[in-house]
Amino acid sequence: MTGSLVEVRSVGHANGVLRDVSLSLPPATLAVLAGRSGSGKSTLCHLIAGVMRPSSGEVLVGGKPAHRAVDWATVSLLPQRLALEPELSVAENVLLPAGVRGASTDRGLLERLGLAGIAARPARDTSLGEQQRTALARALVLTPAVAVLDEPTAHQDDEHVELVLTAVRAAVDAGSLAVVATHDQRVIDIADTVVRLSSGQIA
Ligand SMILES: Nc1ncnc2c1ncn2[C@@H]1O[C@H](COP(=O)(O)OP(=O)(O)OP(=O)(O)O)[C@@H](O)[C@H]1O
Repeated sequence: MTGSLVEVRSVGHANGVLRDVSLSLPPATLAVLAGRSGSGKSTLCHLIAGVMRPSSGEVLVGGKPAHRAVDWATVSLLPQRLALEPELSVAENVLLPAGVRGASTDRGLLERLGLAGIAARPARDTSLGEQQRTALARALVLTPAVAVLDEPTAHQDDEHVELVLTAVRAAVDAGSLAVVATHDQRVIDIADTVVRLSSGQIA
């Protein structure tokens, strides 16, 4: 499809975890991957983020295989298990992708995600919700072409869900394609497009 940024073409994975999944997503879009637990959302996230390769079919980002897009300015990932560096501070974790690239960064992101007051604290000494917002800020800090966000509201209370949704919408307004796996209706309600997965297939 013309203008698409992410192309998933006839993808199958791990003996039926995903089966013949095809979709096409344009830039500057908030795309939700919805579906029950075990429907394949995280697996599809990992394939789009390029941390796994599909068993069959192909996943393209900007016309190139997703697993070749190693730069977090192209594709970033908020994994379900967060994968922070526990000894580094909140701010250092957020700035990791920027430090590697030497790019300019958006420090206001810490403020907007309610992390400014704990910016200097080691990530290991923060709450699970704070750690998740830290990993979200790390995924958004370079305003990537594609931000893959796996359950970004899973550990947030209502007030912090609002901060998360505002940050994701701001990234989309700045041009990012946000691919968000969730079963949180509050996220589904603000999506531009919703892809429903059921037993590894598009429903
Ligand atoms: N490599 C694998 N080999 C076999 N089965 C797998 C593999 N990876 C995941 N699965 C299974 O595939 C299904 C989909 O897993 P996935 O983590 O993608 O689901 P999900 O929709 O993200 O679920 P949740 O909402 O609980 O995170 C699950 O039943 C899981 O146990």
